Amino acid sequence: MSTTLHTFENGAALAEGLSDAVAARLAAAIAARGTASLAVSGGSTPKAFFRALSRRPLDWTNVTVTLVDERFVPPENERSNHGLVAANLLQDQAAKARFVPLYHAAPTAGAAAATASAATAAMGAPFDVVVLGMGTDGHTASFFPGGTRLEEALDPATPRGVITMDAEGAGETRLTFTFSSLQDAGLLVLHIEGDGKKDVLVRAEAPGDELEMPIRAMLRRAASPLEIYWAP
Ligand SMILES: O=C1O[C@H](COP(=O)(O)O)[C@@H](O)[C@H](O)[C@H]1O
Repeated sequence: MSTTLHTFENGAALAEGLSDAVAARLAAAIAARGTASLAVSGGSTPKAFFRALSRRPLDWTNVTVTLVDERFVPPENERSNHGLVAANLLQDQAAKARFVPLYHAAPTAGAAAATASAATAAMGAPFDVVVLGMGTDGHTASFFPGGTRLEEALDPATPRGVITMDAEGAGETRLTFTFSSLQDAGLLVLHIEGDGKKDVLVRAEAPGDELEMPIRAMLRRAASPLEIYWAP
């Protein structure tokens, strides 16, 4: 497994550079197969990237967008990743893209995960583009240290699809794609910003338990090269 670090002068330059790479991969997929799939992260980091990508001229009608992970909350909730994507990515040119949510108004998170697995399976596999984030605790997607289903989520034998996750650091119950769903994307990106996140990355790259810093699973075992996009 290989990693490449792409360093930018600042967040604005990173947003543009990452948008160029993602748009190029989506365009190549559309040229080859007629459609393209994109799975993005939530959190505070991707807003500028989403806005830059939404302006890229692309055949967005043939792009399907989903989330790497989501909170078990409706899109109106201020902590919803769906809400973040709707407000910042599914705008401008990208307003024509199709969005497949992970949250569903089901009686339980487990039922929502099952519905999300079925709905996203129709997007095909592997994803053309996956953009991961990383928390300061070393989580990525909703692979949280101490998570109730962390070992299952990281097990390469766990099938593609969406499962639930509860963890102390997670707030709400989460819905997350499994490791096997994300690690073989045509373009696999880790998008991080700031010196604090760079320090976390350096710690994750050192020897240690994957369960303590789940981003290690991607750094060590992803089938696709991991392209790390960073700016101070
Ligand atoms: O909980 C989450 O956090 C991570 C990182 O978020 P950030 O605010 O530090 O950028 C994110 O990748 C994940 O999708 C989100 O659900």
